[in-house]
Amino acid sequence: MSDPLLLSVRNLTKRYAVKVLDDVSIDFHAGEIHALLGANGAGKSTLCRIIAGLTRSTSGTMQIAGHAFAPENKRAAEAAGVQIVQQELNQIATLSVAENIMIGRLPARFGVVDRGELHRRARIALDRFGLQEIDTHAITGSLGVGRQQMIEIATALDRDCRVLILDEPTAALSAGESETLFTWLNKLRQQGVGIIYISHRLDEVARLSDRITVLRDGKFICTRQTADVDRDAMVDLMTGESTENQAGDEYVSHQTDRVAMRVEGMSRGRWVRDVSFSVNRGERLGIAGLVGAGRTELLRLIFAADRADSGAVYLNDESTPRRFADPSDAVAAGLAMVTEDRKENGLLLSQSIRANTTLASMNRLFSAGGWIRGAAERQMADRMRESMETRCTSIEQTVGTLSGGNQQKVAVAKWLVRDADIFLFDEPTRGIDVAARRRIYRLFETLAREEKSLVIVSSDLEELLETCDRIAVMSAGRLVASFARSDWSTEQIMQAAFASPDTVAVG
Ligand SMILES: Nc1ncnc2c1ncn2[C@@H]1O[C@H](COP(=O)(O)OP(=O)(O)OP(=O)(O)O)[C@@H](O)[C@H]1O
Repeated sequence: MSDPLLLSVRNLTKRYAVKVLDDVSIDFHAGEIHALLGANGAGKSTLCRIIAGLTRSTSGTMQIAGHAFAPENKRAAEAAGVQIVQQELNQIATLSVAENIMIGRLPARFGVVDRGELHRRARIALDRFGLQEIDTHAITGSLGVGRQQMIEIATALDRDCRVLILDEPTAALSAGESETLFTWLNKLRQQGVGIIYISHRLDEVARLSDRITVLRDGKFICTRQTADVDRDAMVDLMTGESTENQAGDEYVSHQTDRVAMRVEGMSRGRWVRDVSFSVNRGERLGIAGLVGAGRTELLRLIFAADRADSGAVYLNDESTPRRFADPSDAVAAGLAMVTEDRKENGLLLSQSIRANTTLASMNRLFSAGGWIRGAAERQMADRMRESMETRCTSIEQTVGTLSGGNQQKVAVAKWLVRDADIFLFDEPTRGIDVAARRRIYRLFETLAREEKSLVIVSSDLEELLETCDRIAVMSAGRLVASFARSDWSTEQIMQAAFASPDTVAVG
């Protein structure tokens, strides 16, 4: 590689209760996209947080362009040319889009913020990234997760940088948005920016990156040219095991002909428009579609997390619709929902894995006297930790200190331990590594075998094709097509997702 050395890290070690980075040394070059690979909890984010000045290493050194680099905080790292886009959204939900983009750089005239200039400059940052439709006056928190992520990336790209760190940037992006991002990354690479890229989507890594570095259990395993490593080899390096004996599980149907839930005429504004479908017992129903197609909103309406304009949910063969005033009614009726944004909706970050896992099942854990049955609670949490292989010191570890993927495992576990009949999953494996994903698919299968019904929203079409009995497609708020496993094809599903809802017949 002829590109000059840009950033070197030497013997970095980071210790919390245990060592989470252990003597790691890596060279990053200018003008390269360097992917960091590793299972959930391998230490990828921690390494990046040290480079970005968000945390300090316990020992070890770094250099940027030959100069010693030991940032005290994010501002110091930015001054040296390092920008980071983290896994979780870090914008201030109550501020406008323009304020978030320009935070720390607010243009002022005579000591007062120049609003016109603020919006003008934010507009340029968004337009540059193809985000013409986002209003700079909009309140950031009112936009979808995908949009917020795009704004965060646009903000980082708008600041001059030599090193750009992206921690799972595409997890919440649609295919189109991801393509825009890749175009930009290629441009930045040509301009000599060094890009550090974390993703669990190996096809993306293969396509985009020049080199990969693999971390396992906090240790450096190897750096390779991406072109020299195929997908299976990447997984082997990450897990330290051979994939040869880990072929995917055979698909088995557990679908019965008894209806578990019927949704009729569900509507809310322009987001969800007259959606009707049913799901049987033992069925795994996938919902495909582009980001913004209304899939998350549909689940939220069924779960009564938002109020529908019209529409009804019927359970089993009942002819009277259920009226859920809020999610607690839905839970009482046997529904469970795993939400997309674990930080906002799913987890209590300051509480332990144990408390979070059993949170939704508390009624089952109370003894006659009203005390929580501690032993049963611990047992339940321990069982889930084992089956999901959550990487932690113990079930008493605070969820906020787990790696992103491991937090997601707890969010999924919390609902899996509940004795629900109908599970609504919104992007259940977002940020989860390849091996853990397999285990979650197996848990889906177990649930279906127990005649539970699953509705799975996922942007990862491969995931739906692998796990589901049927795939319904949403586009612009409408349910536009539905395909049984026996007659689906990727092309048909993609076509339906991209088609205008008025031109496609429901299959
Ligand atoms: N503040 C903290 N206190 C204790 N442990 C922590 C803290 N922050 C991180 N860890 C631990 O460090 C380890 C590495 O976490 P890190 O977030 O770097 O993993 P990762 O490779 O980015 O994983 P993922 O793919 O899930 O994002 C994890 O086991 C995590 O629990």
